[in-house]
Amino acid sequence: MGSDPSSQIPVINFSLVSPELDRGTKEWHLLCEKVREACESYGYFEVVYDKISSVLQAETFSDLKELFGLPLETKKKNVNPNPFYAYAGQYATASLYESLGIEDASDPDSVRRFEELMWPQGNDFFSKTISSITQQMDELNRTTRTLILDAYGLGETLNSIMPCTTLLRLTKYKASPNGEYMEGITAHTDKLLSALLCANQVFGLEVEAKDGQWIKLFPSPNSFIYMVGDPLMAWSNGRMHAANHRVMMEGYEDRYSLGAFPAPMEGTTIKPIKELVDEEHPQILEEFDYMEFIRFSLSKESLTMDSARQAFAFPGNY
Ligand SMILES: O=C(O)CCC(=O)C(=O)O
Ligand SMILES: [Fe+2]
Repeated sequence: MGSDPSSQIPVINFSLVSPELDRGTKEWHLLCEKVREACESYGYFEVVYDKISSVLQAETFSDLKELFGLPLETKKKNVNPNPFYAYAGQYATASLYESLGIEDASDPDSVRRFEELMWPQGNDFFSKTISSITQQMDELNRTTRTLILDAYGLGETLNSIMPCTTLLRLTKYKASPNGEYMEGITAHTDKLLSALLCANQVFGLEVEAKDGQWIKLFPSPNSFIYMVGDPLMAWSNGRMHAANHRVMMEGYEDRYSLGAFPAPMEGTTIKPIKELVDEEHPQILEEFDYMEFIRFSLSKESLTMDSARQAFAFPGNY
């Protein structure tokens, strides 16, 4: 790895493989290795994936623009006992940031309910577009999960890392005043299993490399960013790295992003998988309850802590 920051972004092309047709081939194994190496050494990678059309992406971002243009009191109807799934915004410390969440977005009825909440008069186009892009991002998430399982030789016995539903998070970052370089979302690791992100072509996502350097990402229009979250890091017994990342805004254009996050189901216990614990790799974390960890990550104690340390500082893991 050179000192050129752009060389620190693994780019992996998924356009040419499908798990149904190619599992077991040499190309598939090569891809497994690339994904494993990226998740372990970096904690993120750019996925080139041309199966999600640019038209669908453009329609999605036009939906997002319309959504965030709704009155604040309407957007605030997006409530959920889990704060990660609800409307968030109007923060004094993150004045550019606003987001909404759709729980279990793989189910078209959930998207429909969200539509009815936001547009009581209806917005059929929104539900159709959002359901369609969610299904396609789900497929990409499933492919990545299969590659990860196969990379560790677990694909024969497991078809899931842990039970999850898809949280879709829709985010707007306002352009900063005078276009200055300004924080859109503070540095954090994701508390969901993993993240699959795409944005309109307004850049701003930065990742922290293991040497502490912040690297700006400039994904191509048919790329997505995959990030390892804390639960996946814990499941892999720390072999995979959950990287801190943030959004920094600069320039005069608003940024819209969409994230499909596999969210562990309530009641899930996060624990290292036994196949990845051995003499060379002793268990690094005790098992923990997912929802308790989420509550801990939002506590006063956690908020002053490096986000990547939270899983290690969680009671039972000192
Ligand atoms: O907007 C982005 O590109 C990143 C969003 C993010 O990191 C998050 O929602 O956890
Ligand atoms: Fe994130």
